[in-house]
Amino acid sequence: MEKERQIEQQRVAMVRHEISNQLLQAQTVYDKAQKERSLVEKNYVQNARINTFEIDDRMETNAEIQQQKQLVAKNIENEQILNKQIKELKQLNNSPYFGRIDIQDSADDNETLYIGTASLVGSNQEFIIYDWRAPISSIYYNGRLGEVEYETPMGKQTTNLKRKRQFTINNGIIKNMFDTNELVGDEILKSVLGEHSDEYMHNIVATIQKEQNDIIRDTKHDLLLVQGVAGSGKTSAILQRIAFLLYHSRTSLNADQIVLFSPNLLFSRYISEVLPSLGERNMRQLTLAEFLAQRFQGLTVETLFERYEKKPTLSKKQRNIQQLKEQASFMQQIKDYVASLNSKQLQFTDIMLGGTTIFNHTEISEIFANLPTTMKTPQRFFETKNKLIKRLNKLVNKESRSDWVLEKIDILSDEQYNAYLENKQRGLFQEISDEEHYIAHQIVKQHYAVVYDALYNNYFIDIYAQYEDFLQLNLKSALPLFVEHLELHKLALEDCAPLLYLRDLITDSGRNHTIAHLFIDEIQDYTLSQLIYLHFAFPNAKLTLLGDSEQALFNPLVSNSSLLDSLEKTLNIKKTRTIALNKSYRSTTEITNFMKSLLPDGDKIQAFTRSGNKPHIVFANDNTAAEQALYVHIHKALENNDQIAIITANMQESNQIYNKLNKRFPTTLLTDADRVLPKGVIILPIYLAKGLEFDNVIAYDVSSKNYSHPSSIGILYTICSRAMHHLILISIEELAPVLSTIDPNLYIKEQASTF
Ligand SMILES: Nc1ncnc2c1ncn2[C@@H]1O[C@H](COP(=O)(O)OP(=O)(O)OP(=O)(O)O)[C@@H](O)[C@H]1O
Repeated sequence: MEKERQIEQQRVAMVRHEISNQLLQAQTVYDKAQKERSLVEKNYVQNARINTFEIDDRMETNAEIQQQKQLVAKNIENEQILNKQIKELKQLNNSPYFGRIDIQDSADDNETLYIGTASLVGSNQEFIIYDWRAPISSIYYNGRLGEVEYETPMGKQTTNLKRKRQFTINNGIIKNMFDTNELVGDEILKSVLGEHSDEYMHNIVATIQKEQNDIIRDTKHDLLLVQGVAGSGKTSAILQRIAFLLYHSRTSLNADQIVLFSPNLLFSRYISEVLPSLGERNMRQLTLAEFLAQRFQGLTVETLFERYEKKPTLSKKQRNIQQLKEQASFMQQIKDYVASLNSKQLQFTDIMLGGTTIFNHTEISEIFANLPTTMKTPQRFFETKNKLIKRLNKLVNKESRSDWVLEKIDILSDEQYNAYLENKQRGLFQEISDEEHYIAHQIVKQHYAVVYDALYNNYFIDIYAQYEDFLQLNLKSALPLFVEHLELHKLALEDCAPLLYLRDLITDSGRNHTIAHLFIDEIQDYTLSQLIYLHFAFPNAKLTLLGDSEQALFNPLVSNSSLLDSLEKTLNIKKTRTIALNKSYRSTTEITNFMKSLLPDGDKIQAFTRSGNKPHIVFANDNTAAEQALYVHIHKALENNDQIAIITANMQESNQIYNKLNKRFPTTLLTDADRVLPKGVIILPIYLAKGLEFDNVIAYDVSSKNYSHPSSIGILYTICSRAMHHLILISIEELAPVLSTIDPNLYIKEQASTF
C-alpha cells in the first residue's frame, strides 16, 4: 500500500500543478475583465455627465449609455463566472479529490476516475477530476464492488466496479487513504465524526452514505419526506441535495429559486457555509417567524417559542381552539367560505388620504356587487381593484388641472422640475404646455401615491374583519380572543396560516410562482394548516420535508405514515416518496444508546460505531448541590474545550441558571434573536438548540418537576441528541420518570455532594 500511496501522492502533485496553471490563467483573465469594467464604468460616468442641451446629442448619448450599461452588466456576469471558477480551483488546490473508482465497462475498457467537489478538465478535454454530482460519481456513493448501476440522462447504465479508494487530502498531502468495499468506508467517516463541533456545519461530500445519497439525487418526486432520527444527517443531506439540484438543473435553476425554512436564526447561520464550501451560492433561508412577520407588518405575531413558553398556561378550551385551527379541515372551511362569499359579506374598508376619504367602503362594495355574479370572488375582487385604479387615474387627471398644482409648478426649482421629468428629457414634448401637463400629472400622482399603493396591495379589504366574519360562522368560540388580540395589535400563531390563506384566496395574491424548491427542516414543528398554506404560497415548488417525529416539541407526535398520508391527501401531490434514516452519526455510541432508550420505539435507531464516555446522571438532593455539580462539570469541560452548552426545558430555567453562572464563567444566555454561538458557557432553551450540536451538553434540570408529562420525553430526547461527545444530566430531587426506567448500564450514576 505504501507504494500505492507514493503513486497517488505523485498524482496529487501533478493535479495540483495543473490546478496552479489554471488558477493563474483564470486570475489573469479575471484581472483583465475587472480592468475593462472599471474603464467602461468610468466612460459611462463621463458620458452621463455630457451636456444634454441639443436633442441629437442627447439621443446619441442615451444610446451610448444604454450600450455601456449592457456592457457593464455583461462584464459583471463574466467576472462572477470567473470568480466562481477561481474559488473552485483554490478549493481543489487544497484537497483535489476524496475518492477514486476504477471501473470496467468491457474486458479491455478500464477507467480510473477521481471524484472531488468540482470537476477539473485538462487541456485535452480529459476529466482529471469528476464533480461529485456527475452521474458516474454516484457509483462511489452507491456501489459495492462488482456489477453496479447508475443513472445518466440517457437512462440506466451498468459497469463493473473494480476498486473504490477514499482519501483525505489536506494542503496537497494525502493524510489518509483506504481501499474499501463498504458503501463508504467507516474509517474516514469515524475520523470525521470524531472531530470537535464547529461554529459552522461542514459539508459531508466525501462520506455521503447510501440512503443520504438517495435523498440528495432524487429528481423524480414532487414531495420527498425524510423522516430521520436525531443526528442521522437530514440537514446535511438536504444541503448536499441543494448543491446537487443546482448542478443537475444548472441551466434552469438558480439559488434564488430555492427556499429553506429553518428552525431558528442560530441554525440559519450554522448551516450558512455548507453551500459555499461546495462552490454554490446559498439558497434563500428564513424562519417561519420571519416569513410571518414580513406578511403581518404592524402586528406582533406570536412565535413558536412564545407559544411553547406559554403552553402550560393555556386553558383546555383555548388548547382545543388552537388545535382546531391547525387542522386541514379548518383550511378547507376557509376555502369553502371564500367560494360561497356574497358581496354583502365582503368587508371592504375606506381608503383614506390624510383625513379625506378617497374611496368609501360602500362605493367599493357597490362596484363589487355590480360585477357579474358568475365571476368567482377573486376575479370580482381583481375587477373591483381595476375599476378603483381607473377611478383614481381619472381623479388624478382631473386634479392635475387644479390651481394648487399649477401654483406648485410655478415655485419648483430647476432641480425639482427635472426630478419630476425623470427620464423624459426637457424638450421631448412638442409644446411647453405638454411638458407642464406632464409635470402636473406627476405631482398629483405623487400626491396620491399612498392611495395607489393601498389599491395595489389590496388594502381596501379589511382582512381581519373578514376573518372575524368567518369565525362568527365557523368557530364562534374563537372570536372573542382573536378580537382581544387584535385590539392589542397581536396575532396568535394559529391564526396566521388561515388568515393568509383567506386573504390570498379572496385577493388572488401572495403567491410566489418562481420558487422551484421548498425545503422545510424540522417538519414536526409545523402544523398541517401551515404546510397547506406554504404549499399554496409556493405553488410551483417541489417539496423536500424533513423531520423527526420524536423531536416534536410543539405539536403532538404524529407517525411517519400518517404524516405522509395527511400530506398526500391535503396537498394533493401524486409523486411522493418517504425515506427513513435510522442511523445516527452525531453522537458517540454510548450517547446514542442512552437517548434511544428514552423512546418506546428507540430500537430502530442504530448507533454509528464511535466510542466515547457513557452519559452521567447527577443526582442532587437540593438546588445547592445541583449548582455545585454544575460548576464542577463546567470547569472540567472547559479544561479541554472552549465551549459547553447548558440546555434547559424553557427560557425561565435558562434565565435562572444564567443568573447563577455569569459571575463565575464567561457565560451567554441565548435568545431567539441571536445568530452567533459564542465560546464559553452558553445557556439556551431546547427550542433554540434545534438542529445544532455541541461537544459537551449539560441537561439541567432533568427532574420530574420539568419532565413528568409523557410529551416531555421528546424534549429530553432532543436535548440529549445535541451532544456529540459528552453528556451530563443533572437532576434535583426526584428524577424524571422516563429517566428512572432506563437501564442503569447505559449511564454513570453520580451523587452530587451536599455542602
Ligand atoms: N455521511 C456523513 N458523513 C459525515 N458526517 C455526517 C454524515 N451524516 C451526518 N453527519 C454528521 O452528523 C451530524 C448530524 O447531522 P445533521 O445535523 O445533518 O443531522 P440531522 O438529522 O439533521 O439532526 P437533528 O434532527 O438531530 O438536528 C453532523 O455533525 C453531520 O456532519
